[in-house]
Amino acid sequence: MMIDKETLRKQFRGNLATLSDIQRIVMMQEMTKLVTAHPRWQTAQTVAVTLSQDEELPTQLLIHTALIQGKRVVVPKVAPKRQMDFYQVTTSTEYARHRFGMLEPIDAPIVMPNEIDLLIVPGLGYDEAQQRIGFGGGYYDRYLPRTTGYKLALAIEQNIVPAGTWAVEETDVAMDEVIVIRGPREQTS
Ligand SMILES: Nc1nc2c(c(=O)[nH]1)N(C=O)[C@@H](CNc1ccc(C(=O)N[C@@H](CCC(=O)O)C(=O)O)cc1)CN2
Ligand SMILES: Nc1ncnc2c1ncn2[C@@H]1O[C@H](COP(=O)(O)OP(=O)(O)OP(=O)(O)O)[C@@H](O)[C@H]1O
Repeated sequence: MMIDKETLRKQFRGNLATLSDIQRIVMMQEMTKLVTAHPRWQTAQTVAVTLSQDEELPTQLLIHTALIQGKRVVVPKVAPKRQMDFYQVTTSTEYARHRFGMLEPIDAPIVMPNEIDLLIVPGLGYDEAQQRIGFGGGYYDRYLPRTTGYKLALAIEQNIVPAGTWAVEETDVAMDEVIVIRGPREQTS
């Protein structure tokens, strides 16, 4: 049965919102372990990562690890017409809060799409054909066709559904890979 994207978006957001602070910390470590062990990470010189907020899976440790490993880290900043660009950040970058709540670098060097080797693409949920549902701005759908970087996404188990659960649009871009992040095992008794 097909479910509309808006319904799934709410469901996926709800699943992410129920994670506890402890679960988030464990997942942040798990994400960092899996991503930094990935061959695409190991060979990447430039990695694109978002500055996570609210219910998103936390990216801080991944960014920190990338900087320590000497990689060039770039983060998105939205531009007019639902476009976005990526800017290089360092430990001394200053940020301002966009009106939708995301932190964005104020005065950082822009990096071109073809310079990005790996993108950790944010999203709420995915299907088993690596299709993605994001926050609904279409920003990544517009950006991804401009880069040849590897498109890697991270998801909790509950937010991966069978292919065909929703109607994929012509402009939707599939991920190259979706890594499942497990939370800490729940005590059952
Ligand atoms: N942490 C993080 N940063 C990110 C993203 C993300 O998913 N996570 N993005 C991933 O794409 C981009 C921003 N995506 C956005 C997606 C939706 C809306 C949004 O809700 N817009 C409202 C209002 C639109 C308007 O006034 O024009 C809306 O659509 O109703 C804003 C930004 C870039 N930065
Ligand atoms: N390349 C594009 N050109 C024109 N419109 C687009 C393009 N990509 C997406 N859109 C439109 O943008 C809107 C939001 O797209 P969608 O629901 O796929 O966003 P999303 O992938 O969840 O969000 P995001 O990429 O910001 O995380 C839709 O109306 C979609 O048709």
